Amino acid sequence: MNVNMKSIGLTESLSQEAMNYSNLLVGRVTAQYKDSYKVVTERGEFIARISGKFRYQINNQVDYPAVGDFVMVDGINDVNGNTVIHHILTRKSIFSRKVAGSRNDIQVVATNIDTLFLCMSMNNDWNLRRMERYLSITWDSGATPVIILTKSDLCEELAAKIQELQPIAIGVDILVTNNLSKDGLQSVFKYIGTGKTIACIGSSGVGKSTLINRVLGNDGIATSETRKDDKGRHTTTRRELFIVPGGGAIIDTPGMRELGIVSSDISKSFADIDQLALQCKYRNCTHNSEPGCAIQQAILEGSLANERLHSYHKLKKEIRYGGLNSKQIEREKINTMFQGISGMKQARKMIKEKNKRNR
Ligand SMILES: Nc1nc2c(ncn2[C@@H]2O[C@H](COP(=O)(O)OP(=O)(O)OP(=O)(O)O)[C@@H](O)[C@H]2O)c(=O)[nH]1
Ligand SMILES: [Zn+2]
Repeated sequence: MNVNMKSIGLTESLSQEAMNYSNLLVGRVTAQYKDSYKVVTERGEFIARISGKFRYQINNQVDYPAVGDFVMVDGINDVNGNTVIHHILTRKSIFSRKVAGSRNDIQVVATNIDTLFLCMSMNNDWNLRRMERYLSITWDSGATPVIILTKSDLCEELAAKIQELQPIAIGVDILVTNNLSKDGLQSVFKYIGTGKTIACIGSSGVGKSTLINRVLGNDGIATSETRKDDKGRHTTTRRELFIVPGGGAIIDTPGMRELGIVSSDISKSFADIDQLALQCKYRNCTHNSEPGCAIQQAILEGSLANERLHSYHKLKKEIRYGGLNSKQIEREKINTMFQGISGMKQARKMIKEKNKRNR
């Protein structure tokens, strides 16, 4: 399978960065196994391992290649099939989570994503607090969130549900889909196309794999239906990037029962609360019981849900405890950004934006 790398997201600046390694070929990681990776290049698909030197330089989990990474490889003509990954090119977005059961281990779920489809089904998976988490993490990852409400055929109060969602999804597109009819899918195609990478996240069984199969026009991914084995839990056992026939790439992720937060951008996902807080009487108001608290006032008046304030507090606390992890990620972002001249520019831009945000 020969792949047009531009079509699956190789940008001008990545091509430039790749020129620093003139004897290597650029590829994209499409799947990850125990200690090898599937990589597509313009000359076909290969199973690759990382070089000894690369492994030696790795300090922590986030330094390893992940699905979605553009990497530099050689050895594709090796008769023994020893294709080797030597470098990861600058990541423009990193979507990561804390690994369940471990306090500090970060798992990079996928990288270089333009749009994250935050999937939630309109029947039994409905949970606004979870969506708030997804949104915070997405804003921080560098990708743009789009909310995909699935299984609309199983929901009778569509308008009411969307109304419920709107206050927590300011500025975010909300699409209503239904995998059983073609009409319900038209809206998602707007985000898919040449050069673009989508990743789908959401609880197990909401229909991510079914949606991707529809987009790809085949039944390539086993859904819980086609596998006929259980209740729809953990059907997708690994992350995988698929090439969309008309251009672009789409990444399936396993249903995550809990999305441990590594870092998240609360200032964006809870902009309404930050805005209100400016009107609190005391600058260091904790919004619990202080007099003149604009947030408590908004709750009294019914313009802000108490539960939303609760998740705001909860997320803030989690991030504080996970501070070390966000620093690790931050360091990773800066390291990779300083590779190559175009990387310098990006790093400068990022630091500027960061300062703006912290002001
Ligand atoms: N009624 C209805 N059922 C759907 C829809 N989309 C998917 N399903 C069914 O929901 C079940 C789960 O779908 P999957 O696509 O495997 O869900 P998933 O989100 O990929 O699940 P994991 O792989 O476990 O993360 C399957 O039986 C699908 O046929 C829909 O729009 N409406
Ligand atoms: Zn207050």
